Amino acid sequence: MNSEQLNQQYGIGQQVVFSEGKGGLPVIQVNNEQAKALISVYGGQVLAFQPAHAQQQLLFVSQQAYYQPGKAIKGGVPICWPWFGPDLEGKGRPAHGFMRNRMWEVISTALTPEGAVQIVLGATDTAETRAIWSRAFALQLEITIADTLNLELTTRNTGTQPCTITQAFHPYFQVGDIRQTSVTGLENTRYIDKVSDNMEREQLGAVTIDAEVDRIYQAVGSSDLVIHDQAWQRRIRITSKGNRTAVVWNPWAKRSAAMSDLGDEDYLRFICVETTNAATDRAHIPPNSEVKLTANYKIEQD
Ligand SMILES: O=P(O)(O)OC[C@H]1O[C@@H](O)[C@H](O)[C@@H](O)[C@@H]1O
Repeated sequence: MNSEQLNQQYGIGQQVVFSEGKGGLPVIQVNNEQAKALISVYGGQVLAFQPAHAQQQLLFVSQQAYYQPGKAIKGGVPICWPWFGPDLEGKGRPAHGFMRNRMWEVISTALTPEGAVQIVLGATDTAETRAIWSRAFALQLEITIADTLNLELTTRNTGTQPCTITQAFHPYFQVGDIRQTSVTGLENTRYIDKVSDNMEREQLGAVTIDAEVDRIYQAVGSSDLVIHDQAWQRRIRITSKGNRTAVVWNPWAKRSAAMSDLGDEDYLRFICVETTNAATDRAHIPPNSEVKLTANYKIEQD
């Protein structure tokens, strides 16, 4: 369906409008009293979210991002699925799975009685996906745009064999200055340090960033993770369900400069704090069963 047909079938007045975005890829613009958002149907990726009370956008998107079939859009909230990180089977498949690199289907759009906008995108296995990953699945992403941004990713195993996945919401949170940013809620948890040969370490105090950081925090408890963005005098509160791990990533200067879809100075302007099933935190799904991964993002202005 092109964006005009999508709009006819799923548009809701001025509040939910489908149009052609960059690279001709369909996007959904949400605009109501509670918030504004932009969602790419390609990748099932929220690209922008700003509640009415907030002075700044929640998410970072690179000016140099690709908007091309087969490539991931650098920024917003990419969906890593059905694996997180590199292809562990060494088959040359894309890092972070194949769902951030393809078109999703629009399943439904609705206004809730509380005035929120709810959009459901989905995907099922095809000959093309089975050539990459042999499993039968039905995937649904429910995006709720209100005063907060809520994401719920449901994976249903529609095959006859059990299957195992790793997955993530990989948000690029915009910050005023990474050098004045810290993350709390991970104190005293152990993490795999991907920039130090996967050594295991313990987090002492808040996470601060003054070099490349790439860590998988394990046995993450039920407490919220909070990004303290001092430069913009705000906090981003992350509440999640369905995960036992969380990833903190910032590429810092050298890696930022080496990435063709990221500006040299961009590492100063974002932090990824990811809700994950990563490393040994895997989701096992029996046939005809499902698992859910949920994250809620709230901006608290000082
Ligand atoms: O594929 P993207 O969006 O550039 O993100 C890459 C990064 O994603 C993070 O989730 C990983 O922990 C990093 O190891 C990786 O480098």
